[in-house]
Amino acid sequence: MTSDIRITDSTLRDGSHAKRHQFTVAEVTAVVAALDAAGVPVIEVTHGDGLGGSSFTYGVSRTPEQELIRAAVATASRAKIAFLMLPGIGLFDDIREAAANGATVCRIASHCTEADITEQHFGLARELGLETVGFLMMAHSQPPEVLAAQARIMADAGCQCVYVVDSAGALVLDQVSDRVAALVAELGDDAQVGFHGHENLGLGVANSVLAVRAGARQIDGSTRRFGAGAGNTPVEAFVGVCDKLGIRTGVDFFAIVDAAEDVVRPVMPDECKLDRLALIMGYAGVYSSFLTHAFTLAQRYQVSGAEILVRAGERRLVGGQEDQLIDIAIQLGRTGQPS
Ligand SMILES: C[C@H](O)CC(=O)C(=O)O
Ligand SMILES: [Mn+2]
Repeated sequence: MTSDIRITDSTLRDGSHAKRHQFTVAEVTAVVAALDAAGVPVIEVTHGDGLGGSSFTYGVSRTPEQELIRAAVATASRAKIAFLMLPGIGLFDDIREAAANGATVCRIASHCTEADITEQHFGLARELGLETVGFLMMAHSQPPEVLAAQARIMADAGCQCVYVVDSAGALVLDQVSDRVAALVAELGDDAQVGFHGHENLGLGVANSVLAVRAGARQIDGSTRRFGAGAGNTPVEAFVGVCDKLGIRTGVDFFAIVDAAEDVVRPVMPDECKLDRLALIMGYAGVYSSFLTHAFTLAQRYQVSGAEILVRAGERRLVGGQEDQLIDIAIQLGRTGQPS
């Protein structure tokens, strides 16, 4: 079936944050089999913070991610297997190993004003024959024209699709369209544009539809919303909405609904909830993967998780600054902030 857009399912990468990086080979195999059977064209598998993310700072993986990638590649009959990497966390050799293990889509992420740190990584990925995707993270924090200029840097380095990444789930409707449209205008035929949403203000599906209408050709989601914060755009709901709008995704609605309920939900420690902490993240523009860290630190230092996130928003922390959350929690503890 011809598709108008291509969906990438991030359950086994963004969901890794919500699972504190504890995926097993059996779980990855089951999820990949179900998503592949439903017609999901691309499935992302990596530690939540990308290749090399397994560490004290970001959370130690239960299973080496390259083993999970090998299991995913062995299981998928149609879907491409993608991986994420953040320069500074993963290494060039991690990309080479993922490619040798059969992954074919390389997604390189940077904070949305730092695209220049991705240039060599895109070069290597293209040399290895990988398809390339770029992530401009925390895209709510910059206006459309800044993002477009950063997208140009990625495209010139060999990136074939640049994503507007709403890491904080903070973008609201037209703010998505404006950003996507600016990238489409800048990149023309040089690269596609994608959108990666989070549900922290409950707008993942609506924002993704507006991204498509503004010209995005690749959309991320997670089945059962299994992702950081309140989770990602739920793939099953997005597919249903696309069916009704006449946007072809190539994914079977009933099969992905079954996969969400019967296969993905059982591997989730809990539903991804639109609760106080998640809403604060969307409202204050906080990186979604800080949620589990804030939760743990709130318990350890007997302070308010909500207050940690509000302070993180005030400090405009970006991915990679997880250690500053500890500093915030300690300071809140010293000033006697109630938990
Ligand atoms: C490393 C991050 O989790 C990437 C991502 O999914 C986002 O910024 O959102
Ligand atoms: Mn994400």
